Amino acid sequence: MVIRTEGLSFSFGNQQVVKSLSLEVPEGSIYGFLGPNGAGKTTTIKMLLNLLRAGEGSIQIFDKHLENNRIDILRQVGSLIEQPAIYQHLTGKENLLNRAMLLQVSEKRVNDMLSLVQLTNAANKKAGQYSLGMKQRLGIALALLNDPKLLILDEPTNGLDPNGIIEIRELMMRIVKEGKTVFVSSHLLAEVEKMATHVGIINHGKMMFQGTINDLQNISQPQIYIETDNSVDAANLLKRHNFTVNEVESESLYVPFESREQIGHINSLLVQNGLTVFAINKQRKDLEKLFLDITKSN
Ligand SMILES: Nc1ncnc2c1ncn2[C@@H]1O[C@H](COP(=O)(O)OP(=O)(O)OP(=O)(O)O)[C@@H](O)[C@H]1O
Repeated sequence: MVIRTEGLSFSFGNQQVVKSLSLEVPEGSIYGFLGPNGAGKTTTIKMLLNLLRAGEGSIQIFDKHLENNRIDILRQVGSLIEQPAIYQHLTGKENLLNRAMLLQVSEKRVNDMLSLVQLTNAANKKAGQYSLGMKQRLGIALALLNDPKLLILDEPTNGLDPNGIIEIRELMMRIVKEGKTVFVSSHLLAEVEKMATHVGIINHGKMMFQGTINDLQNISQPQIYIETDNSVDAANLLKRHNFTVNEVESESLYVPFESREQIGHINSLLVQNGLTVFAINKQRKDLEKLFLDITKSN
């Protein structure tokens, strides 16, 4: 595991905002760290970067304890929290060259990073004139300069327009292809679903789900959505024929999906019994709904 925490907790005064968190971030993953505003994501990230000292529990990064190997570990971690530290009056490239000098990194690496974040054409433009998305990408380029094995990004798509979001998503995928691991926080489920390989969902500082993106989608069994002119009659009819009916609403009902044939069977059954079927189709709960379900149940 690139990151492993056990029993990680943190309190601001007497408000416990991170509660016994066990993170497991595999090498080469894009780990989406999801949770609503105030769930404790930034606090957790600050502990991972040693910007806040963990109240309780342990943090291992690259299989070493952070407490005893801070410098060694953090040298191999790039991060972007909140606003990137950019000099507005310098060009994008000058910002990178400045940092490169401090890190003793070559100009070639600066050019490579400009190309990776697709800022080569805007390299000589003042960073103050960059769009929000370009600034974020410059921030990511700065974080990648010293070739870290792990990149930690706190809500990098916050405030970006759809194009900016797509650019950041594609950038993360390119970064992972270079053999790095990306840990990225977000409150946008639909967004994380498109790029993450692994997901951890927290609410009120507690881990509610952790696994692969497929594990998460498998939790949500597909259902058959049925819209008829009388959902109560339809539900009763289906129950009499040994179907499980999950939810009955005024105009629709849901049955757990088993096969395509089952959809055909239900359709004929309803029609043969005088009901009008307006719609019948297989539906997978989207991540947004699933997330709400998990959040509500805890
Ligand atoms: N410096 C602080 N002092 C006191 N309470 C704080 C401080 N920073 C954060 N908190 C509280 O800790 C809780 C967790 O905040 P945190 O910023 O970690 O959440 P988050 O999941 O990152 O949310 P967001 O997406 O809004 O940034 C919140 O209730 C917040 O009000």
